[in-house]
Amino acid sequence: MGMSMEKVEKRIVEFIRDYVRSANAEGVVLGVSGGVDSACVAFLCSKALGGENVLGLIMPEKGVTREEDVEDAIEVCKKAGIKYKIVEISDILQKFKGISSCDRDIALANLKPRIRMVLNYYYANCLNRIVAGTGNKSELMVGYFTKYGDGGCDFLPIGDLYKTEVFMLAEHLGVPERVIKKKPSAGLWVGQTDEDEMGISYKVLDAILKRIERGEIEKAIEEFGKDSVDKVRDMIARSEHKRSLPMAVSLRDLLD
Ligand SMILES: Nc1ncnc2c1ncn2[C@@H]1O[C@H](COP(=O)(O)OP(=O)(O)OC[C@H]2O[C@@H]([n+]3cccc(C(=O)O)c3)[C@H](O)[C@@H]2O)[C@@H](O)[C@H]1O
Ligand SMILES: Nc1ncnc2c1ncn2[C@@H]1O[C@H](COP(=O)(O)OP(=O)(O)OP(=O)(O)O)[C@@H](O)[C@H]1O
Ligand SMILES: [Mg+2]
Repeated sequence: MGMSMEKVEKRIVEFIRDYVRSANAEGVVLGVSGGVDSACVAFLCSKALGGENVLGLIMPEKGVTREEDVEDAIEVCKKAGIKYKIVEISDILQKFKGISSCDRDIALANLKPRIRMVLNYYYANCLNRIVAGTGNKSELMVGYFTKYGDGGCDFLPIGDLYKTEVFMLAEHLGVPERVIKKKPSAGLWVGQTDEDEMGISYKVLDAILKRIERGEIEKAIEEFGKDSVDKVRDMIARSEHKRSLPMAVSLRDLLD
């Protein structure tokens, strides 16, 4: 596994370098949360572009983002050797809340990644840079991200790695142990964890997703049961709209 992570690192670093160059950009911007996904992307971008060309935005929310996560995010940026800025999002969030009341908690929760996305692009535009996404293959396949929130980015360095593989890469890259050890969380409300919200562990989710990707549905059902496999297939189907461009009705046959 050591050897394969070496190769994975090399492939991703080359991808980042080539992609940023082909975009005529002078570097990248990314949100750094203190979680393992953004830590890996920060380390990889730094290796590819040099730390001075990578800006990590640490965007905590008062009362929701844990102090420990902010400390970890700072440590990640320092260890990766990238520049960073801390931008509090609570005031911006308050402004939105003032516009209209909404009793659906998820609407307010999704505002947070969307505000972070706007800030990433503001800095990217200012600096002639592009936005590095931190989505992994597990999240992308089941749609566990906010559409045009953390889903809003220009390229996906770890988008072909399942979450369980992201952990292996993190070990290989030397991401701080505390970041690797903590439970994955979107951090949208106090106490949120990915596995509780999705109702499945990443270990099982990734094993099922790998079977589905290879078309081995029967094997997946044998190993994990029909209910779990149906649940995952349903998550994939229901989130198709997040992975494709907005659909337009075709009219060319009427007009050309
Ligand atoms: N069939 C369809 N065709 C086209 N568009 C469709 C659609 N169905 C819904 N939509 C649109 O999509 C919206 C729903 O999607 P969205 O707004 O994303 O909202 P939704 O998928 O309900 O929520 C986002 C989920 O991602 C999780 N998350 C968010 C951020 C970060 C992380 C993390 O792991 O760090 C996880 C979050 O905890 C929550 O479970 C609808 O309001 C509608 O606008
Ligand atoms: N407080 C924050 N400051 C800056 N960026 C954030 C913050 N919270 C979330 N983000 C951005 O949203 C992305 C999606 O969050 P997600 O939780 O999936 O990844 P992670 O926090 O890096 O890793 P983990 O899933 O292990 O928590 C993060 O990688 C980061 O880019
Ligand atoms: Mg997180």
